[in-house]
Amino acid sequence: MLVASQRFERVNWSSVEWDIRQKGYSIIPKWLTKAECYTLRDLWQTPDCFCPPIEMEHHHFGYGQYRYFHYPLPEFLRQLREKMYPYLRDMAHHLWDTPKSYHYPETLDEFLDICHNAGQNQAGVMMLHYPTGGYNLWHQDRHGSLLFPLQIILVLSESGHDFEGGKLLVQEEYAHKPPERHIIGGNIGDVVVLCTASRPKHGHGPKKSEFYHGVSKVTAGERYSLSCLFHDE
Ligand SMILES: O=C(O)CCC(=O)C(=O)O
Ligand SMILES: [Fe+2]
Repeated sequence: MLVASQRFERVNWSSVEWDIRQKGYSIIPKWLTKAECYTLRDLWQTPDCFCPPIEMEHHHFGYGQYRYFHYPLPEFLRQLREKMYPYLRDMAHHLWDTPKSYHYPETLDEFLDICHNAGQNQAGVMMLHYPTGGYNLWHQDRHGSLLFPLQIILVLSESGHDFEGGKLLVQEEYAHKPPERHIIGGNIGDVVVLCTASRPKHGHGPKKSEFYHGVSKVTAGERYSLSCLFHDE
């Protein structure tokens, strides 16, 4: 499995940026083939790739299991993360209107070096498995002080075939307003790009909202997903 550059060139990045500006997330539909998703999903059976599993229930995060990959990442994921980064970096600078002096470095490796020097050494890439009844409570994937403001989620199971329910959800919180919730959903092969912790707001009112995501209960079957952060934790 290779992550050819054409795959990135085919994406309409300005429309992804537009979506994120409008609602905090964007879906790149069917970016991976089903076969690729099942190949990635099967990594779950290779415990050597992962750090010890985390039972979400034990931490009151939901119900299901997630496993951080350790370095070196499987080659496909290494390339995916490295090649996706420059697109998201440009987008982050536009969306958050970042002055040049605060720009993220040009390459992912440079940014990860900064994370590692700050003691954030855990690869920010994990796989999640929700059995029937599994769910993921509202959260933000920020555990250290350094964070990259956009993350991606790859849906690796087919809705309506492998599982029912299990919808990716987002919630935004503004000062003095009730939270707003949206159902993203997402199906096998889709890549969801979303704000990691805050969504930039333009125009009048607050300049940003707090942004959370979660997954509704899997009502039948099982669902796998892959979470790719661009900071290490
Ligand atoms: O399973 C999902 O779709 C979302 C999992 C998650 O929380 C993440 O990818 O950060
Ligand atoms: Fe998450």
